[in-house]
Amino acid sequence: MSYAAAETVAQASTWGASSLFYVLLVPAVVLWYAYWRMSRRHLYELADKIAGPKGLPLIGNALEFTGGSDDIFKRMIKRSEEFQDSIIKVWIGPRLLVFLYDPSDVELILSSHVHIDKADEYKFFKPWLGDGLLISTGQKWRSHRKLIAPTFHLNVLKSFIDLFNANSRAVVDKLKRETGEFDCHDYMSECTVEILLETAMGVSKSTQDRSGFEYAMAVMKMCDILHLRHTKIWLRPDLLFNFTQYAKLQNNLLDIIHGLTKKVIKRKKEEFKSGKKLASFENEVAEPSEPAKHTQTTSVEGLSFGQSSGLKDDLDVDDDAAVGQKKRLAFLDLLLESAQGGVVISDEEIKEQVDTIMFEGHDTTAAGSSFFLSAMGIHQDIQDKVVEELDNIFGDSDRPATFQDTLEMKYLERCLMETLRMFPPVPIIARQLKQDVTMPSSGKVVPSGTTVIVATYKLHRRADIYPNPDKFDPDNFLPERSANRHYYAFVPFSAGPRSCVGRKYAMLKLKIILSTILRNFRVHSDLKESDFKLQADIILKRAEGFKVRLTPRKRMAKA
Ligand code: HEM
Repeated sequence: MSYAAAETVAQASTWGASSLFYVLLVPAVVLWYAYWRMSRRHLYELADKIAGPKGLPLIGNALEFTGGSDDIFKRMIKRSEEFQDSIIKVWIGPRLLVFLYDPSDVELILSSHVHIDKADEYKFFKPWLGDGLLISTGQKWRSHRKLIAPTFHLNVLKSFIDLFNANSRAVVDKLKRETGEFDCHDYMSECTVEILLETAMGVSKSTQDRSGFEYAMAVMKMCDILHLRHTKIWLRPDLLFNFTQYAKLQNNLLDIIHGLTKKVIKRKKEEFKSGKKLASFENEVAEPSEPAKHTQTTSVEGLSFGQSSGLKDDLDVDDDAAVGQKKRLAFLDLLLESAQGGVVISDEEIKEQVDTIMFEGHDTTAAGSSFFLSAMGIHQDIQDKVVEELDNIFGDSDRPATFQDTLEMKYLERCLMETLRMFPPVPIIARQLKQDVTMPSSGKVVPSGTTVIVATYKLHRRADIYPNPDKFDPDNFLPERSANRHYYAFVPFSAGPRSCVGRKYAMLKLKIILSTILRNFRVHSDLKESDFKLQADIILKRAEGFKVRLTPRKRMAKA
């Protein structure tokens, strides 16, 4: 046989083999797909009864999530308005997402001890937060939550007041540099990282460097990447993601983020080994002049530290006296002490929890305080009232705020609540259903395997609950207005067993930072809320930055 003929025979047999392969592959894929659809029949049947935008075969509604973060946010809100129901479905490829924004449905999910598993979408946090409190589940979550929640007990928090004041004054000093329009989020972000390092982590100011700022910026970029992975289906599988430029960027960012947490833990461990006293703050807790009745509630009647006072969680347990000194240790001190012997918590688990608290504790409060300042800048009449209240509390004095002062900041607190209503820093909370659940609002059944999403942003803007919901109105939180409201109609810190562990910490810290800023500056804004370009890169933000202007007030606090 000639060479050409031999080649032809070889080619023919290769073609033959490959066409046989395709002939077998096509029916195999069809069969597998038919089986897969059959095995999910129950899911499809129940999903069909839930309203939602029409999707395309295979990719579902994935194309709705194209474009920039602010475009996606705007589109999602607009699309949701096309439906009367307060339960809406969306398909991202094969994943069924169901959005809830009726308080009774939200209560069913958030108050449950069964539906506590975080949605699959949280897995993208893993390289960053490991199995920390935010994403862990089962026994691990339960035991770590029990360990960590008491470190945010009010008695521990009161001992942080001096540090909250010192850092608030430091940020006021830095803000004096700004003469024109600027983005206040950068300042709020750096300030909240530094406060966390000093309070929860016990790292003194003298040993801190610029790593706090670098850390804050790295967290912001990490959130961008996570958001991309949530919304772009092609970035979801690790196999594809690892080949993109984002994977490289993520590794660099994680080096910065983990670099700081490792440094913090190392330094604390050295102190711990050298026998340095743990930060129990035992004798600094009480303010002598403070009436005991104030220890459990804040000033806005019907609300307690950012949630309806009708709701109780493990942060409201007043068991301090019973458990003694151990429960009054600050966060990292308690973890290191518990790690002795390695039974309660391992070194790796400490790192995961430190990363979790550093993230959850800073970006949320930075966004909350930046939205608050933006709102003050827009509503000069409301700012007048806050300033009048502060002047009544502090008079001419530039003294630091006490815990008692924070209880008297009733109007400021109402403004803070209104900010968290209109701009909840965590705009959605997602859970994975492991069983079918009938929603009380409509009787519709959400199938097992669904990602249910509590759409806090939408819930907080329901016109039947908050008349004129797009108007910034602190009077929404007057006692007579909140008295008959559903407890789960306001959940900026989530609620129930997986509520935010830093709720009280955040409220106290925010009141001190924001009152200190407003005692020193008048805030101005050239934009209105309707001009905001909102984006939800995990945390709700303004895409254009939190642009404000400051002018000094006459009464200046001592730096
Ligand atoms: C305005 C400030 C804050 C807001 C609006 C906020 C909101 C939330 C929300 C909505 C959740 C539930 C998230 C989910 O289930 O996906 C949560 C969880 C959590 N937050 Fe916050 N948070 C704030 C501040 C803080 C602070 C200051 C800390 C710590 C110092 C903190 C630590 C945590 C932790 C550890 C969790 C997970 C709790 C668990 O699953 O058991 N947060 N937060």
